[in-house]
Amino acid sequence: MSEHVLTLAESLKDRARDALGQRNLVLVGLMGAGKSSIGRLLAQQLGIPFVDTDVEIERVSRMTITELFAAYGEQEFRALETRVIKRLLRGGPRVVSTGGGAFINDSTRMHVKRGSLSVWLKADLDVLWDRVNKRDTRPLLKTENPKQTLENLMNARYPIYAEADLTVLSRDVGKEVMVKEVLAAIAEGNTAESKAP
Ligand SMILES: Nc1ncnc2c1ncn2[C@@H]1O[C@H](COP(=O)(O)OP(=O)(O)O)[C@@H](O)[C@H]1O
Ligand SMILES: O=C(O)C1=C[C@@H](OP(=O)(O)O)[C@@H](O)[C@H](O)C1
Ligand SMILES: [Mg+2]
Repeated sequence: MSEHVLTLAESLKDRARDALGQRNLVLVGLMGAGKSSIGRLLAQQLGIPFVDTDVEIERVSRMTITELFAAYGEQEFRALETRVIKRLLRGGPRVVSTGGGAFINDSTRMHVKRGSLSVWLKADLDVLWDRVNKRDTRPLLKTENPKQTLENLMNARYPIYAEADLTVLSRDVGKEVMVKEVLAAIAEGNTAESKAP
């Protein structure tokens, strides 16, 4: 039985690897969607390098995301984010987990659309809120009503995330299930959104 499951998983990985080819796999979506954690696991399964753009931005600037926003503001952060992502996309194939605002930036989105496969991890407000509300590392949510801010961001951004090549519904089903669904979406070349309950 377990041998059978492993064979299936291996063939899924092979099919996803074949479908991806030499392209980068770029995860987009709102804060809390699981881009950073699922991206790391996907890279392990695909056997290609992983990079989180926020981690890379923090490394090159030697500042945290919170410090960058406080010192230079969002506009400067976006400019740095675009430069970093543009560079990272050149060195693929990799799994690239972006920060939530990256794909919203016209210039960054244009770079992602050129030669990468983009996957939108889409989640509903309560799933996102349950996840982000446990940490205070996201400067955009330091508002009087952070859940409302998150909802406003959803309304503004979802039509743009929808431009991603594939959409997979992110929900609390365990990370390995999410990884499998993203690999299946890549392998099939279609959206796994219909798997939602
Ligand atoms: N499928 C999932 N089920 C449960 N928790 C998850 C899932 N995906 C992510 N998480 C948790 O949600 C939080 C936010 O995930 P993260 O990967 O940082 O999201 P993002 O990078 O999109 O903001 C983390 O604590 C992570 O462990
Ligand atoms: O949505 C956004 O604009 C942001 C999302 C964050 O990344 P995560 O989506 O990984 O939390 C981080 O880049 C920064 O706080 C801004
Ligand atoms: Mg992240």
